[in-house]
Amino acid sequence: MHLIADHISHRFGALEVLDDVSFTVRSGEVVAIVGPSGCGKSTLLSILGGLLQPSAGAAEWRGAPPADSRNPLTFVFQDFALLPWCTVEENVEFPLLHTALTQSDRRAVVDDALRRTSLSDFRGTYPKQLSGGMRQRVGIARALAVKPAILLMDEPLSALDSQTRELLMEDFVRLLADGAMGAVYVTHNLEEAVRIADRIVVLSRRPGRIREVVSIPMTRSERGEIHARERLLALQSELWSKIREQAIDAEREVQHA
Ligand SMILES: Nc1ncnc2c1ncn2[C@@H]1O[C@H](COP(=O)(O)OP(=O)(O)OP(=O)(O)O)[C@@H](O)[C@H]1O
Repeated sequence: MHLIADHISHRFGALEVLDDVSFTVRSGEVVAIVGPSGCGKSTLLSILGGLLQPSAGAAEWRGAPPADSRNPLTFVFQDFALLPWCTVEENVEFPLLHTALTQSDRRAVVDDALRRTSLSDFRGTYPKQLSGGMRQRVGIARALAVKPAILLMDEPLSALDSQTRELLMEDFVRLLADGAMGAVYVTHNLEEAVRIADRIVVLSRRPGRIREVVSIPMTRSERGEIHARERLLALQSELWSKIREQAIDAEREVQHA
């Protein structure tokens, strides 16, 4: 299943936020979206996920999602969006409650999602008893439970400390390794973008237009090796040079707002 941004423009009242954004996320592909603060990254993700109707253009998918997918486009949120009064297991089961699955089918799906996120031993725990990293694992397990074709992730690691971010990045790399699931990954963090994405869409400052689409010429598993670090840093600084001036302008604009 491909996800297509087809000439998307959006405005909130008089505020022009996105201007003619087009790109395709191919099956199993990970596309990062980077750009200065306020350039419309989260707005674009909401449009891609069908939460927001664009002022012009469209987000659409082509091709069939996997047969067992219960929600082809599934969000993973920065603030985890867990139900505090439910256990880990109940949070993961939540999106399955109104499906046709029997209780034992649901149990099997939840078991699988918990296993893939190393949460099997925490099924009876409540979110407040967990660290931030573990809470985000629950958010990821809940997303996996609906068998998405494409994960839509808005700064999924930004609330976490750097070591936890590194560990969860390893989890993402593992979960995405078989190519069964793709992702759109919105981030400010260029290190995350070069580590996880196959391609990086660089947006201009608001109204966000595509400045460039950068392909990362290494597999994700190659990028995890120690000797790849220098090359990744070079890619990161190349990206930074593309957005630096506009990031400074966007920052000044926020300060004067
Ligand atoms: N519902 C809304 N109504 C009005 N304006 C909005 C709404 N949502 C976002 N905006 C504005 O649209 C612009 C783009 O916001 P958006 O959150 O998409 O940008 P972003 O690139 O994700 O920002 P950041 O990098 O700071 O997270 C901002 O100026 C924001 O204030």
